[in-house]
Amino acid sequence: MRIRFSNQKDGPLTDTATDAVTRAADVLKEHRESIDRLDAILVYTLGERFKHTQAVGKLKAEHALPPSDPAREGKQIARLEDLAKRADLDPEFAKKFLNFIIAEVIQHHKKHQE
Ligand SMILES: C=C(O[C@@H]1C=C(C(=O)O)C=C[C@H]1O)C(=O)O
Repeated sequence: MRIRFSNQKDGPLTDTATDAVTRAADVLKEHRESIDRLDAILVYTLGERFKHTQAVGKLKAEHALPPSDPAREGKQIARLEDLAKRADLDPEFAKKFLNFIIAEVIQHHKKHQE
């Protein structure tokens, strides 16, 4: 199916311009389909990760272990930065992203200990 850009005004476009716009709209649609698939993978992957971290939180609460483990986090950050470089992802972004997730996990672990 062919779509037009929503901000594309109807006007006296030449056939060539119309073809280019149609092709661009097709490419945009394909990219967005890929983005939607990858977003679903991210969400399911995060869901799985949180299942494991919740289990770790329970274990830590049962054995009176501290919610956070900075040594483990340091190793994960280093590993993720390396993976990010290989995956053509900004390592600083990867680091911020992992820190954001870990902060949420630690909050969950603190709740387990209340
Ligand atoms: C999950 C853990 O607890 C915390 C959360 C971590 C994470 O989300 O990866 C890593 C280290 C800990 O600060 C753990 O100790 O393994």
